[in-house]
This record gives sequence, C-alpha cells and structure tokens, in this order.
Amino acid sequence: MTLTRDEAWKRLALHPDPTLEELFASDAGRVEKLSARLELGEGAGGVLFDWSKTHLTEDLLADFEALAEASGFAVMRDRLFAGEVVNPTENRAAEHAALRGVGRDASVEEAQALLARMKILVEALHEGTFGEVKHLIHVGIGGSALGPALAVDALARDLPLVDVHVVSNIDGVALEEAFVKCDPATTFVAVASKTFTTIETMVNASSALAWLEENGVADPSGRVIALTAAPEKAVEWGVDETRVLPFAESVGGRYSLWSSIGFPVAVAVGWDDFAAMLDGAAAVDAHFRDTDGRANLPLRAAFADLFYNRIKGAQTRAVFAYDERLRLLPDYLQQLEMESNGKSVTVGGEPSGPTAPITWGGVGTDAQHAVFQLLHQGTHLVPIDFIASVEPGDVLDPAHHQILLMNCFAQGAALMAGKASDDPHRSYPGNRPSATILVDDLDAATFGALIAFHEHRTFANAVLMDINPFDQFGVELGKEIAKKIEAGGERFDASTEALLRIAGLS
Ligand SMILES: O=P(O)(O)OC[C@H]1O[C@](O)(CO)[C@@H](O)[C@@H]1O
Repeated sequence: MTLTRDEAWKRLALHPDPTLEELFASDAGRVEKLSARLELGEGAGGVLFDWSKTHLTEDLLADFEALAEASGFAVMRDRLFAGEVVNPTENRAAEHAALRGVGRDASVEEAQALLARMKILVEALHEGTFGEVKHLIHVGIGGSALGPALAVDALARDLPLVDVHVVSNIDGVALEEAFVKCDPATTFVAVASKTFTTIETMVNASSALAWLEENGVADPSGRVIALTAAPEKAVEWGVDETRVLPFAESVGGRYSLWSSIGFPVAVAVGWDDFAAMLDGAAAVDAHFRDTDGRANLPLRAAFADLFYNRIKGAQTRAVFAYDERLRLLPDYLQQLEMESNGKSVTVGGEPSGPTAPITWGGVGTDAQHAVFQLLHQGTHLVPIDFIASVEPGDVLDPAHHQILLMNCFAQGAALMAGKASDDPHRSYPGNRPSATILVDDLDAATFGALIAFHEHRTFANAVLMDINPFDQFGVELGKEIAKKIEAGGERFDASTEALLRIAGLS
C-alpha cells in the first residue's frame, strides 16, 4: 500500500512507547539489527554505526521506510547523484560528491581536472617553487573556514608540512592571533570564498596583505592563492590567474571541504592524505547511493533524528566526540545541519512543521564535567551522538585512551539505564537515547567518511521533511541591514539607534 506523506507521518505518531531497556530485553538481536560497520575499502579501515540505544524498532523502521517512499527519497537521491537540480530556489545541482569521484560523469571529470590543478599547486608549494613556505594563513568564513579548520585540527596535529592558521572572524583579534604565530617572510595567504564577495573575508584578506607589505614582503600579491567558484572576481581583486583554484558553482559552501576550499588541508597533511579523505567520503557516497531502506546508514540515522525531532518534540541534538582531534566537529555540524535544514517552509513554500533541531555539543570527557548534569537529570529530551576512535591519537601511556573510551561507553549506558533512588535528587530517570559512531582509527579516510555520513544524513532529513537543504536565504537580511548601517542615512528601531549612537556608528 502506498501512503501519502501525511498518512506516513500520522502512522509514525501512533507507535507504542517502550523504554530502551524494554527494547533490549525483548530482542536479543537488537545490537546486530541496529549497528553496522561500513568498510571503507582495502586497507582503509571502517566505521561502526551503533543506533541500538535509540528507540527505533522494527515497526518504526518499516513506517519510516514508508515515509521515505512517500517522500520520493530514492528519486531525490538519484537526482542528487545525477547532478540534476536539487536546489530549486537557486536552480542548482549539489555536486559535492563529484569531487569524491561519485556523480555525473561530466561533473566528476571536471572536478578531477580542478583537483589535479590544485595538486600541482600544493606540491609546488611543498617543493619550494615559491621559496620557503612555513606558514599559511587561510582566510574564509562559514563553509569556507569550518571544514578546513576542523580537518587541519583533526589530521595535521603532528608535524604538519606547513603550519596552517584558519582565520574567519572580522574581529581583528582573530587575524592578529595568526600574525603573532607567523613569520611574514615565509607566509602565504589563501583567500577562500565561494562568491569572493564576503565582506569579512575580503577585509581580512586585504589586512593580511597589508601585514605582509608592512613586514618587508616586496610583492604580497605574489603570496596569495584564491580558492573560489568566482575565479574572475579573484583575478579582478588582484590574484594572478595561475594561483586561482576554482571549484564548481554546484558545490555548496558548507559542502566545499572537498574542493579547492580544502587547499589548506592538503597543504598541511600532503596530497596523499587529502586524497584518502576524498576516498573515505566516496565509500560513504557509494553506500548511500546503492543501499535501500533501513540498511542505508545515513538514512537510518535520519529516521532516528526525525523520530526524536518530529514525533517526540526534541528541540536539540548533541554531539560529543570523545576525541580531542574532533573538538571542532560540533561547530562544523552546526553549519552543516542548521544552515541546511533550519527552514520553515517546504520545497513548495508551505509551512513545514518542525525542522532541524539545534545542534550543539562538545568534546568528551570535558563535557561530562560541564553539561552532562542536564543530560542525565534535566527535563529536556536530547538525543546524543557519541563519536570515538578505537585506536588512540596519542602515544602516551595507553591508560589515557582506555579511560577516554570507557567514559564514552559509560555515558551511553548510564543515560539508557538510569538509576532509581528513594532520594529524588539522586535518581536518574534513564531511557535517554544515544547513538555511537566508532571509527577504527581516526585518519584521513575515516574522517572523510564521518563528514560524508553527516552530509548525507542532513540530505536524507531534508528529503523526508520536504525542505530544500541547499539554500540559505535566512542569512541575507542581517547582511543587508549591516550594509544599510554602513551606508548611513537610514533610521532603525529605537534600541538599534541607541546602540549605534553609543558605539559612535551613527
Ligand atoms: O564562501 P563565501 O561565499 O565567502 O561564503 C561564506 C559563507 O557565507 C554564507 O553564505 C552564509 O552567510 C555561507 O553559506 C557560506 O559558507
């Protein structure tokens, strides 16, 4: 029987409410059914996705599969990989997977040619073609900064080939912090902006060049590399054509780590590791493209996301990486998920109902000593993802990593089991859901897989909610008003007027 979307959602709301403990007690095969390993290819390790500590049941999964069918999920996914328009408000495809070799032939070919060009420049930089380069200041913001910052922090902690500083904020304090750590004589500047118009990035780029000049660099513009989907604007701005690394317009800002926006990553870790990151992501692309129903891991994760968000009314979801190298992951996921799915109308322009929960999180074990009180005993329903690596990232006494992992697993167990007490202050309600993602070893391939998994999970959520994850008009109004303030002559509300006066801006 084929259901409509509305019917499918109505059925999803009618399920019984077993506790997690009841679900485990009634099904000895629960872990096997709801956790699965994704192999990333020969020698590349794998990732375990354990969704057994969520409230998903066989019946719920079946009804979510009916929702996916009613939502035309398979058709939308085909369109995504075929390079067709999946962003109708901007009449664009979303071809980030083509950079990983998965997608429409012509787009993959174009992406590979652009990456080959980037590789030449990365290797030239390493080989000293531009003189000694010890530091790279990467200026960009949003999708042009969060991915590179996360990837460099995750993968290039031990002896990066070049010392990379990602600067996003227009607050001059951010750029000054990078200047203090760099020697102008051996510093290059990457200007990363899809549009090459973003005010923060353009002002930061100019200030970085001025700093080079003030510090004795004769030709600062010779030290600039532009990473952009608007190469003509970069040339107009003064970057030599040979140092402009373009990427396709169909790659969205928050999906652009795989393109030339990932230049600082390749500069820090070397081309082989950058390529391994793309390959790890490609393994997830192939899985997402070729697997149907609940066995599709990003889709299954979206089922659980929507169960908590739409059926149970959870307003947030939290991500805790028990890995210091992933401390920037919540920031990255905030943009990916909230800029993509923080919408209130459907693709057709109708009210959508609840959409993306607020993504937040932190790093374990630190977060245990700060925010976990609320998670164990507070009044909010917060589905949690735990992310960890079986192998350690450090070479210290193995006790460090063992304690880290034991704590990670203990939190999931405690949230689920809870603990009764006669004293209400010391009682833990339990039945609190979590999922665990466990990589064999956090390296370039598993990192790429982790990020691609979240991209596809975000897409799957959007399709099932019937919203467009690839536009972001919500960010425009604030920019417009900032421009009006700068131009002067316009009146605003009394509060804003007063603030502008106090700060000497009107
Ligand atoms: O890469 P650009 O064009 O500078 O844009 C930076 C960021 O700004 C946004 O457009 C939001 O303002 C993001 O979507 C984007 O990642």
